[in-house]
Amino acid sequence: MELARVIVRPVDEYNQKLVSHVHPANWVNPQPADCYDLVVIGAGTAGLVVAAGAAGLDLGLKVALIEKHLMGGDCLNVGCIPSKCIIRSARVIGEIWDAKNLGINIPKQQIEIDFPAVMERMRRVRAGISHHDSAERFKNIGVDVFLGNGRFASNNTVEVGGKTLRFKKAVIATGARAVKPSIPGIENVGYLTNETVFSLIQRPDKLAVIGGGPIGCELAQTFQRLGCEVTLFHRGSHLLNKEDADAAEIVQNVLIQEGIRVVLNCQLEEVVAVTEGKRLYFSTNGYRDSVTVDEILVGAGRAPNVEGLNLEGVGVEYDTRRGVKVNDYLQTTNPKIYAAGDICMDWKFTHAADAAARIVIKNTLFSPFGLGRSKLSSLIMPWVTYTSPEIAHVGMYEHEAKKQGIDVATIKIPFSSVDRAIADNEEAGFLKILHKKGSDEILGATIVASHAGEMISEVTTAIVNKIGLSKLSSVIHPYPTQAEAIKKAADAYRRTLLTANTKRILGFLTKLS
Ligand SMILES: Cc1cc2nc3c(=O)[nH]c(=O)nc-3n(C[C@H](O)[C@H](O)[C@H](O)COP(=O)(O)OP(=O)(O)OC[C@H]3O[C@@H](n4cnc5c(N)ncnc54)[C@H](O)[C@@H]3O)c2cc1C
Ligand SMILES: NC(=O)c1ccc[n+]([C@@H]2O[C@H](COP(=O)([O-])OP(=O)(O)OC[C@H]3O[C@@H](n4cnc5c(N)ncnc54)[C@H](O)[C@@H]3O)[C@@H](O)[C@H]2O)c1
Repeated sequence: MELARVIVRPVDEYNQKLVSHVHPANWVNPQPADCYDLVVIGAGTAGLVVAAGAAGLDLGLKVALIEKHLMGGDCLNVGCIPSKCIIRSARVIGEIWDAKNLGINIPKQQIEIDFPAVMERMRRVRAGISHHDSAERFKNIGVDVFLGNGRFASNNTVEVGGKTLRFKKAVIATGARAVKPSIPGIENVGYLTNETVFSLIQRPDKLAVIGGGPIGCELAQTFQRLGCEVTLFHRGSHLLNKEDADAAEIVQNVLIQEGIRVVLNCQLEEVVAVTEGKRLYFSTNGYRDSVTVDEILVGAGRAPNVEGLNLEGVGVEYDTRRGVKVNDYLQTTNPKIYAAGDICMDWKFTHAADAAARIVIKNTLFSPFGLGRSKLSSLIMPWVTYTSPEIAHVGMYEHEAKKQGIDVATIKIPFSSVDRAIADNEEAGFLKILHKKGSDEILGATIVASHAGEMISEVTTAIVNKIGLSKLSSVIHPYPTQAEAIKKAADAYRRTLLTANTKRILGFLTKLS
């Protein structure tokens, strides 16, 4: 059977290199083995990690990996990597805008933004790392790679490209896609999603972004900095409403200060084509208005790719909004079929898909009779929203701890009290650490800082290894660094231990010394 050709636009040398790695036009699907230990459907992060992890052990396991579009999935092709590349360029603009405060004056009109070059760099970087996820590399690891649409044919077989693969266990790792907005007229007028926005070669002068979650905020700020006039529409009363409210407020204020028109509590009523472009009619807080733009970018949540897999036929229960139903061991309602990544998890992150894939390897291959299985609920999950400043979070929020009946206390260190942040002119953020009341056990943390994502792993390591605030306060942090905020929080905890009694004892010791 002929392979469906995949084209990534623009068709330049970089995108051709990308496609030659992750969906090579001349790929010939192998002859299937008699029976696979694992058949994995979907070669995004979750599928790649399951397949490479199982085959790479060199135990002679037979593993098949099926991908219908681009290996590497969202992360490599239309998610983390392209977004972080253009965020890097946009950060430079943010720095230049801020330079006056540091004694360097570059007038805005003298900044020349070469949008096509920004996008070309992104395509070059993406193509440059795409060999990690290539069909050839996976074949060399010992994985049978099948390009084509995977579909369950029976309780122990999957069909792809006219071939039938028999399996002992199967893994659904088909990911998610952008939710289609139900706004009258928008389908006729057309819009961009994360699947198409990274193919732009010309900058839209005016851009509407729908959705104020991580995708909407990261990309609204990026495009505004790259010279677009951005209007950001959000249903909620503040942006990034899944994050700590104080953290989200800081980012929201920065976006507004940088010139983005943020429309909150909004209801988008209709989109129509006009000679000047695309007009969005909306209502917010009791009044109606409209905005005319060149392009619309939708980042309004994700829909799991559950369609066309014949899940009903193999007894795998799912929900079109939340995805495939799994238990804590990532097992679906068919005990031989597991799932990992965006298809079944609330944590829609690459590192979460990776961690889930490792659980699936353990539970499908190394837990005879269900012994020693790993649980999704045992993971401590950090995440980062890569706005400027970044918001990084790990563990519990206060409201979650309260819901579980845990008595908590919070220590907040503003970066205006951290010397390095002051020197860097980056005083706007904070570190919040949540710990058990009366104990130094850390339950969660939120950091708002320019490189919060680089800082959160220290707290994650502490939580995972049960290192309490007392021990953290004895860890020497180089001066001056922004990560000193963590030591300051630990020291602040230690000071709470100084009761009148301990002070009396300490005073007595000084007299004896
Ligand atoms: C714009 C954007 C930015 C992001 N930034 C970050 C970030 O900075 N950090 C972070 O951690 N996460 C980020 N994410 C989220 C991250 O990309 C996802 O969580 C991650 O890619 C999920 O991996 P996955 O393997 O579950 O799914 P996917 O990457 O979606 O892979 C699923 C694969 O399955 C294939 N497939 C589907 N159906 C079939 C079928 N029937 N047969 C064969 N193949 C099939 C698809 O083609 C796809 O390749 C971002 C996402 C977006 C959209
Ligand atoms: N840095 C990262 O790790 C990163 C970056 C981007 C995406 N992601 C992952 O991708 C997932 C999806 O991101 P997302 O931002 O699309 O989803 P999201 O669900 O987190 O946010 C979308 C927001 O859009 C709003 N919305 C929906 N429809 C709307 C409408 N018609 N008008 C106005 N507002 C509307 C919703 O209320 C919601 O708050 C995230 O949950 C995250 O896990 C991660």
